[in-house]
Amino acid sequence: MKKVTAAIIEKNGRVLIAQRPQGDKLDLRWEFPGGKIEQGETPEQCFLREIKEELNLDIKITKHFMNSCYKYETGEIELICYLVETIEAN
Ligand SMILES: Nc1nc2c([nH]c(=O)n2[C@H]2C[C@H](O)[C@@H](COP(=O)(O)OP(=O)(O)OP(=O)(O)O)O2)c(=O)[nH]1
Repeated sequence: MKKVTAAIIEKNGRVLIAQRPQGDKLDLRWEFPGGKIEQGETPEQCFLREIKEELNLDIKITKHFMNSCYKYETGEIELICYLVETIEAN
């Protein structure tokens, strides 16, 4: 099963979600920012890397929120979700 990390970034009562690019797998679906764990990475390392790559945001993990499994036709994933805070530049 593919393991994927996802960030729940909440600010002023709103949660950030992102849309997958047109032409990619599962295109135009909405998702929590994150991505799949590469070999040799911990979930936390994957998570910080993906958020920096995708959103150029520095974040701090507040806590693990939940894991959720889902079976697509193309395979099964386990989504590992964290609540996070953004680190604002001074
Ligand atoms: N980041 C994120 N991914 C999600 C969510 N829900 C969900 O089913 N996914 C799935 C979509 C993708 O199959 C996978 C994320 O992997 P990815 O975007 O890093 O890579 P991918 O599987 O599209 O691409 P590939 O390199 O395996 O071909 O997790 C979500 O809320 N956030």
